[in-house]
Amino acid sequence: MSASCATPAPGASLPGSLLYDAAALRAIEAAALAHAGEATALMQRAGQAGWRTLLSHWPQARRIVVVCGPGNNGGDGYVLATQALASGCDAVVVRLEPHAPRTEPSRAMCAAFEAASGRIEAFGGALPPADILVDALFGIGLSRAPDHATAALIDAINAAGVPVLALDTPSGLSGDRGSADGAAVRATRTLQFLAPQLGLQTGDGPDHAGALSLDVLGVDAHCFEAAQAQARRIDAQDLAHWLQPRPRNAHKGSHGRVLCIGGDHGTGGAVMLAAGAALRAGAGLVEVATQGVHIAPLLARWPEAMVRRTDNVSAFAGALDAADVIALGPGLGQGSWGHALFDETLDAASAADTPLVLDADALNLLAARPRGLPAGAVLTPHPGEAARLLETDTATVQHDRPDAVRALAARWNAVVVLKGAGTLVCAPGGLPWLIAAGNPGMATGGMGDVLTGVIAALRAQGLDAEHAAACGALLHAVAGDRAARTAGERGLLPGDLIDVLRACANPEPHP
Ligand SMILES: NC(=O)C1=CN([C@@H]2O[C@H](COP(=O)(O)OP(=O)(O)OC[C@H]3O[C@@H](n4cnc5c(N)ncnc54)[C@H](OP(=O)(O)O)[C@@H]3O)[C@@H](O)[C@H]2O)[C@@H](O)CC1
Ligand SMILES: Nc1ncnc2c1ncn2[C@@H]1O[C@H](COP(=O)(O)OP(=O)(O)O)[C@@H](O)[C@H]1O
Ligand SMILES: [K+]
Repeated sequence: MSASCATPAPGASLPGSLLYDAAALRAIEAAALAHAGEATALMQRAGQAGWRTLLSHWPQARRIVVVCGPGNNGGDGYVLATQALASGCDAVVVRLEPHAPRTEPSRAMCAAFEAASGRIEAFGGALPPADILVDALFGIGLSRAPDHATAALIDAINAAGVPVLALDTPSGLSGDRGSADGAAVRATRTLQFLAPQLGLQTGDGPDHAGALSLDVLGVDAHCFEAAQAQARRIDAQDLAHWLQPRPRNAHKGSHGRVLCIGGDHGTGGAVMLAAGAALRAGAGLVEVATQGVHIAPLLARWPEAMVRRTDNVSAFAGALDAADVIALGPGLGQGSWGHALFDETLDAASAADTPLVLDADALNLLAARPRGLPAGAVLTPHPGEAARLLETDTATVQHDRPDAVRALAARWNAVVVLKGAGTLVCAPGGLPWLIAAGNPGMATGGMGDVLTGVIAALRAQGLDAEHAAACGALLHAVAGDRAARTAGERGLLPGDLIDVLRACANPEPHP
């Protein structure tokens, strides 16, 4: 295997930007306060930033209802409401009886709002008429699931049928984990303060946060040094970091040989999709080991592939030896054929240290019969497969996706791609990558097989396991977005992704 994609040298600058959790935001806040004074000053800036965001996205709004909670998130809301009054808008604060301000700065901001003749209404089951709602109920201080009365208020916000601007966090959602333990606001837009939160971009986060804005509240850059990042976010712009133009004198041997293994009776399409994706993502040679019955249709679709029948496991030993990367799992099944291929392939890859990409039933077989993996293996579980690999249930995985991906990487000593909205990629002990691309049109059978082929192809082209997985998950998601742009998300097929992979795999180099 020789390099045709770029693995960054150790210490080289990485693409993307950092994402944080509540503890990190508290550390940034503490550094900012130590440096530049009062909590009320930051709160003023937060509320003013909220007002500017509201004006720039909803300039016609006149009736503004701000739902304030008991902490400093509520304080931001009082500042915004005061600004709205000063601009001649009709601004009302709504709150639950027990949610009178409890912190010093939020009490001060509430008093300023009342001094400006601001009106505060107790929530009695219905919200006043509004052009826009501002959610200033809870931010990073959310400490438990909302109780019955709070859930009724959140439900009223979600049912109002007007845009919702959330301040810092959509109330009820964990900005750390990307899940909610009970009722949670579904915002049209969320204005984050100081630094972006990981939980707004994975799992249930995007559905609750809506569009994202950020205001750093004028805090000095050095204050961010105190904060520990939770993930590195990459989007379509970052593909060029890895997918650089090929050397002019490249030859097919420069781009590696991928062996795709899978396709038991009834699931031959899966390995066909993986092979097609590997070809379109730039592998030099793609070989497929599958059931004999699938060979003719596979060659009709992909004459560029080399194909071996695997009715007899020893028949493909030569292909195992020749492969630079082995993708095992698409359509493999868990019958005797799949079992035999799984054992044979893992033995051969372990003996020769061949890079592996394991997906689908290869992951289920691994979970059922745990064994060590050769160094640099990549696992691509969806949340259900991830649950089996962690001996837990899918809800537990989705409750804390960042924790799950870190635990999987540590448990299997492998690079793990935890698929789904806000896909996370993590190497053992590493900082997870957050893939900021992809769409729900991709929730269609066979999409994961395409991802397997893409990652195997990038690995074959010289990226190390972590970077092949991160870049591969990004390329796959960007292709999903590009394919969805032509005719929408519903009805998107894995083949549509393969059709646009080439266009996405050759990004314009950064100037
Ligand atoms: N970081 C910064 O630099 C800046 C931060 N700023 C703002 O401050 C926000 C953080 O403020 P915060 O710490 O006061 O927490 P916040 O989110 O208002 O909630 C805590 C209150 O809610 C309560 N409570 C919690 N869960 C509850 C539940 N389920 N049901 C009912 N009650 C519940 C909790 O009660 P307790 O748990 O103590 O009983 C407590 O009273 C941050 O998100 C940002 O908007 C900006 O002003 C400036 C810059
Ligand atoms: N809501 C979503 N948003 C973004 N990407 C998604 C979403 N749903 C699914 N995907 C992506 O589509 C692919 C589905 O893979 P998988 O669940 O393994 O499907 P299959 O097993 O049917 O091939 C994954 O790459 C996943 O990240
Ligand atoms: K909020």
